[in-house]
Amino acid sequence: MNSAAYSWNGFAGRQELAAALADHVAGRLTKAIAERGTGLLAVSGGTTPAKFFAALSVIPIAWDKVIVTLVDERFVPASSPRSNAGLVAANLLQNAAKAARFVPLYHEAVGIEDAAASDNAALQSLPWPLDVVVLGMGPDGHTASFFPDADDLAKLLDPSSDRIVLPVHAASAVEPRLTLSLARIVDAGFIALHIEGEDKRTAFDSAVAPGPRKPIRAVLDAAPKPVEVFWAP
Ligand SMILES: O=C(O)[C@H](O)[C@@H](O)[C@H](O)[C@H](O)COP(=O)(O)O
Repeated sequence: MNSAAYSWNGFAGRQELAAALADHVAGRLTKAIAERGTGLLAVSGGTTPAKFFAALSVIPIAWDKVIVTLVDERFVPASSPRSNAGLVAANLLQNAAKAARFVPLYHEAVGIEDAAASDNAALQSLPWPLDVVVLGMGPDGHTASFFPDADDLAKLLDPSSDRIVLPVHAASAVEPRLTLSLARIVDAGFIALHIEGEDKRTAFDSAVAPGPRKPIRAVLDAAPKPVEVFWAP
């Protein structure tokens, strides 16, 4: 692993982490808006980010110049309790952040391959690279929808891929997924990994130790700058 792979930011509590991560992300978005007129943010779903989303949503930046999209999405409509778009709508796109433009990944399609192909075309017009990406991680070391048991995992993790969105089939993922490619994730100006709890700290420590390479390790290895890990017990 490259020596700059990650920087550890530990917090005593989850609310303190949420406030600190929100401040970092807001600052990066404000810098991006000043430099290029817009801020492009990709966030993850799951059960971890809600406090962070709530803390970020009230920070008064120029949200009308921010585009929010997803790191990954389950192949379900926004009305589903499994939807990351639904989670972001309910927790992040509220308060000041209501003014942001949201670009979802899920839409009606014959199948996940068709959805990924149309996403790939539609998202070309976004002002890449990402200014900020906030990743989560599962206890199995997956991040985004790079599940260890995913079909074609090497394709998902290809740092030279020209794809923006890829389809994912993985038995451990419950439903088919749509995910940003690793190439787009590691190209972000600021890469945060938001994990909470002892089990995830153990999983992270295991992923960075010598041994079989877990997907989160592929991100750390490919990132040209340190991934900022935000952790609380
Ligand atoms: O769609 C998702 O679930 C996420 O994008 C995924 O990568 C998530 O970050 C991890 O699975 C951690 O999920 P928890 O926060 O629920 O532990």
